[in-house]
Amino acid sequence: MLFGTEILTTAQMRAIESAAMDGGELPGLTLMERAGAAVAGHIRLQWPKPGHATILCGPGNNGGDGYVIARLLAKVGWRLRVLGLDNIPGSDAGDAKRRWQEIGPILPLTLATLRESPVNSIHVDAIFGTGLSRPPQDEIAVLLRHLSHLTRHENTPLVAVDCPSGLCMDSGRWLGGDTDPPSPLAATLTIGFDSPKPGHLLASGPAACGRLIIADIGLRPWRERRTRQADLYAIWPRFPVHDRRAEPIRSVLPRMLGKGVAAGQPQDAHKYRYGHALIVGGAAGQDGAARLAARAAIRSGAGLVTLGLPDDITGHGRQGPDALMLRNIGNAEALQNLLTDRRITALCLGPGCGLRRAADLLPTAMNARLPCVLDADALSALAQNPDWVGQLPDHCVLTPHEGEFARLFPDISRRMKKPARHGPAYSRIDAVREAASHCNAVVLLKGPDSVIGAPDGRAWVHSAFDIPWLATAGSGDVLAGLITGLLARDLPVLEAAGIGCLLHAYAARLFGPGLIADDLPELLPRVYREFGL
Ligand SMILES: NC(=O)C1=CN([C@@H]2O[C@H](COP(=O)(O)OP(=O)(O)OC[C@H]3O[C@@H](n4cnc5c(N)ncnc54)[C@H](O)[C@@H]3O)[C@@H](O)[C@H]2O)[C@@H](O)CC1
Ligand SMILES: [K+]
Repeated sequence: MLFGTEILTTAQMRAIESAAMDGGELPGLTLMERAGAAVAGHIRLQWPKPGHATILCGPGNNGGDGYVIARLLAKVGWRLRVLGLDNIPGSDAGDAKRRWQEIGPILPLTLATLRESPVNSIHVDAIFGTGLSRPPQDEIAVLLRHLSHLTRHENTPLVAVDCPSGLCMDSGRWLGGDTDPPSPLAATLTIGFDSPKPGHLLASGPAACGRLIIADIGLRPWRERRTRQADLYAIWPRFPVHDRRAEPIRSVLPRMLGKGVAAGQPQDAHKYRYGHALIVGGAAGQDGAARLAARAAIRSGAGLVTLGLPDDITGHGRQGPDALMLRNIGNAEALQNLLTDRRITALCLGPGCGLRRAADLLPTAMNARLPCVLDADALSALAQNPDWVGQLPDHCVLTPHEGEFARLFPDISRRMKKPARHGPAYSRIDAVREAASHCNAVVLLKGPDSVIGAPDGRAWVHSAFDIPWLATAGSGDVLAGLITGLLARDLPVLEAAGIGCLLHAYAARLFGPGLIADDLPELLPRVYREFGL
């Protein structure tokens, strides 16, 4: 099942470009003209009245795009200053440069010439794109620092061609940024080509790129001609780039979650048909997290949800919802007994459980070989018992935030935090794939750039930079419960984690600022309606 937009690494993008160019069907210069025309077109949409533009052109094809942009803007009345470097000889960029030189001059790409730009000029960054392999140095580093100052403190609009220069497009990290912090660029608008790259969506990428537009430059036939199955998708944001092989989420969700409404299926609404989720919570006073998870599980459409609590449950019934079943699970033996009920189809352990209780119950939960979500205290218990990591059941989802991930996978986390000195830098996608393969479970690394990876290498990215209010107490508990509900409903494990992440964030988008975690489960019916269920 595929949905979303394929994310291409820079190597994959180069391979697709080469395939198009090698056949002679799509010459490099034509691609460059299309890329430049896409950027010039979006500049004109954003600033319809011709003004002044300063175009900064680097040594490679990103710079080549810059010369095309200059020529096309000049044609429609823009006043331009073009700053450039010597080009890699024989490149398409050299041709694009010559065509610009028939119209106007090229000034040296230096801090001194940049400083002479008129104050009302928009700036176009065509210095480095996907070819960046090491940190910008010397004159260019100084110039980028000044450009950063202009964009951050003097409101100078900046349009980035493919990406802001200095950003590693495979990881979203600033090359060299960890040791010698650059003054990172903050573009107003970034126009990427054909497909989003990891760097557009991860780490510093979203803040650096500003508004991101992915322009079609006619490479789709070559993208779709590849025989290798794509394995990296953006499930949010949605880009208006179409991949015929990807089924839109609007048809995927009703098909996966529709309650017996498909043609010819009996309208059998027996509650066990939609699964039975067990959420194991902690002692009174700390049971709010498990309650949130249970609410989300029952709102996900699971037929039954049981909340298992350690102490006397008689008083708990008053806290609703009444649809929840309550059971006393005092210890591992009680959990074991409850799990003999074969109608239980998924399990969640961790939210509000308490570390000791989680460590006590975890082996029993793992032995049940049920689809399960391990979150919060269960992740801490797992981190304290690294031997257990290799014994996780199939169909297991771990939902760590950055700190929990570091405790669970210290070596991988260290690699992720190592300074990014050259491209492609180690990314959150690399880290999650490695972690998922190491523990043979789906790993959902939470953050504004959540990455969900399966042991077979498939990975999905969900970007939530637009909803900072989702980072609120209890939000992760709701996510864990929601995924458990979807697992109980028999969704495959990667899909349950990805769709859970998507629905959870969509609820936050619908609600807006002021959200508290309690609001999220209550919004799920509206989210389902929006997705056509
Ligand atoms: N290949 C094509 O035909 C197309 C490429 N396109 C553009 O081409 C870009 C990629 O072009 P290139 O591969 O030429 O690479 P770039 O233009 O991104 O970089 C230029 C060259 O700079 C060198 N370099 C890397 N890091 C450096 C550093 N820190 N300091 C100094 N030099 C450094 C590298 O040798 C690299 O090849 C894309 O981002 C996109 O803008 C578009 O025109 C679409 C078509
Ligand atoms: K650029």
